[in-house]
Amino acid sequence: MSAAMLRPAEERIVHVPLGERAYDILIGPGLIGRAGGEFTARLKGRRAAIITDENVASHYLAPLMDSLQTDGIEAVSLTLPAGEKTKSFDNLAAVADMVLSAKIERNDAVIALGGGVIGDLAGFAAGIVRRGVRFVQIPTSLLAQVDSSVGGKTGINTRHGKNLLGVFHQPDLVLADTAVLDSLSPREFRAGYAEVVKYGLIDKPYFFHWLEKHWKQVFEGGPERNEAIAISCRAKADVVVEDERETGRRALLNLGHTFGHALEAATSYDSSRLVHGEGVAIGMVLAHQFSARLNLASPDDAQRVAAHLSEVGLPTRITDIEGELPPTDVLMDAIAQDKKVKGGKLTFILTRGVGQSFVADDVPPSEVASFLEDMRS
Ligand SMILES: O=C(O)C(=O)C[C@@H](O)[C@H](O)[C@H](O)COP(=O)(O)O
Repeated sequence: MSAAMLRPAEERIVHVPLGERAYDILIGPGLIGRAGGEFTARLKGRRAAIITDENVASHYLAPLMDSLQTDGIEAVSLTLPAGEKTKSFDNLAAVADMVLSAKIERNDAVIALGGGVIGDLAGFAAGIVRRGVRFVQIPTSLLAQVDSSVGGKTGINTRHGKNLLGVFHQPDLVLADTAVLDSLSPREFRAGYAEVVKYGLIDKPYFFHWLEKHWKQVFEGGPERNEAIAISCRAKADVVVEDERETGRRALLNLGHTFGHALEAATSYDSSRLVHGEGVAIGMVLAHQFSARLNLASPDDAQRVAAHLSEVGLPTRITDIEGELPPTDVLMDAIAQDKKVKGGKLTFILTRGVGQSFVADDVPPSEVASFLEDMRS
């Protein structure tokens, strides 16, 4: 019997039509236990190097290994510490070394079993080892399922900022096992939810409205959760297909990220103070407030966005971050390292209202600095 015939009714497939780099995102419960079947059905190689973290490994590494083994895939694994600090040069070297030691060939695969940190790091290694080996994403956080596992952005952080080294390397398959979401902490789930809200705020006002009404069911699980994940993956896939290498429209997916990344750098990637999704939540509110300050949007929209994010328990203000932050000029330095800077000019994702985001080139740094100064007092 084929893997497709064994699929549970609630499973969704989002296809990413990228020509010779096209792939499927499978969304549904139990996919880790069926990973071997999906792998053999879609990839030629019969060897895999699994990269994971300590938290995820204790729950899902053994079931994944079993499934691969049952389907005749020879797999080795490397378990790294959990957390944003794992996205480092040293760990990139460790992953590349392990993948080469395991003699992973171009048709074999690196498998990322974990959240965004593991996906970004393992994807970067997959993109550079032998100038590119196959890559399978098995995202285990909501954030990774709706965002980082899709679209091929990989990377590590440097002392200059977030994701400043990396390559575009599309996965060959994404297995989003929704059963694993039940074991996330409420904080981790909320952080991923910020990226779900982002798709509504970019260009889907009806989706934002739907989330305002149904967020409790999304948090509780059930059909609304799967629906929100599938809509998010579809939304991201559509943008990626239009602009795979972020020369234009893809920058919209960065809504909230310019401020968010600067805040993550300002808190030294200390997850006890701020995790990525929380930085994005604050960043999205700031983007709406900044747009209102520039008379591009109504302050009521910023208020509405802040009200929804805070209703689900996300931080919405810079002052919600615990502890001291560096001065505004240090935040501005981090913003100046943003990958969207062109000719030294800042590019921001601004908005004309809920679901009406746009890419704004040439935003005056002095306006941003004085806005940030006001927002932190
Ligand atoms: O895939 C994209 O494009 C995004 O911008 C999605 C973001 O949500 C994601 O966090 C991404 O990793 C940020 O990328 P960066 O280019 O700003 O480092």
